[in-house]
Amino acid sequence: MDGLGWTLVVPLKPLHLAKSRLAPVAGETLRPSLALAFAEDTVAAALTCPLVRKVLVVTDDPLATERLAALGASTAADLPGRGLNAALGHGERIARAEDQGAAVAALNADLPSLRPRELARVLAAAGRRRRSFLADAAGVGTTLLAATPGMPLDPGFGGPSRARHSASGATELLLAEVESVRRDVDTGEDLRDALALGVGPRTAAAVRALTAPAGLRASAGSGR
Ligand SMILES: Nc1nc2c(ncn2[C@@H]2O[C@H](COP(=O)(O)OP(=O)(O)OP(=O)(O)O)[C@@H](O)[C@H]2O)c(=O)[nH]1
Ligand SMILES: C=C(OP(=O)(O)O)C(=O)O
Repeated sequence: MDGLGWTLVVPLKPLHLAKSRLAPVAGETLRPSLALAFAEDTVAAALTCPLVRKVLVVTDDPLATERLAALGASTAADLPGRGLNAALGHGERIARAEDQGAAVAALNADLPSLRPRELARVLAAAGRRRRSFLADAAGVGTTLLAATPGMPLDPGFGGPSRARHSASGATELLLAEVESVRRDVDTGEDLRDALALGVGPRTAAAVRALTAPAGLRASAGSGR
């Protein structure tokens, strides 16, 4: 099933609420722009992956909707107050209403280091399983959950979702050289790790605008 064209469902909280754990690094003013930059770099990289047919962002944020649509993503309004897994289920239903045979994967919006070639490696492996997932860099959560045509996504994101997805019968994808797909950014330490890996241009610019830790600014050159 290497030839599958995937629809990626990318969930994104309203920016004023997103990435709350980055408040100590970014402050309340710059945190929303950092969250938007992560989402833009994630979506831009995903859209250039040859195995991706479509990126559908589920969000209620007007600025993110405008900016991500301008990059070439499709967008859908969230189900307000229902949370992350409901948003993913909503995106999955939209994708499959448009194309019953769609292969659908949920991808977090906080992967500023994402490299299209590494995403292609993950999606190619996911195409050989019915339902599968990739653990995050910490080995606790999940950055990507994939379901081939006819398989329900059945998302169980949030906190220790690696164990939850495994218990639900999804196959864990154990792959080398896919660090950029696993490198989600929740904390200042995660951001340092992402910068060391290389981030997309919007995240690099947003980090340079931070007035806080000089160590972060110094390593915020773009380049993945
Ligand atoms: N559409 C939508 N996306 C969500 C929702 N909750 C979380 N997300 C997104 O799901 C992904 C993982 O979410 P988290 O890391 O838990 O949340 P976050 O806002 O990124 O970070 P924290 O505020 O620090 O928890 C991110 O892309 C979020 O924007 C929701 O209720 N609706
Ligand atoms: C929602 C998740 O991510 P985070 O670690 O960003 O909360 C998850 O891994 O299931």
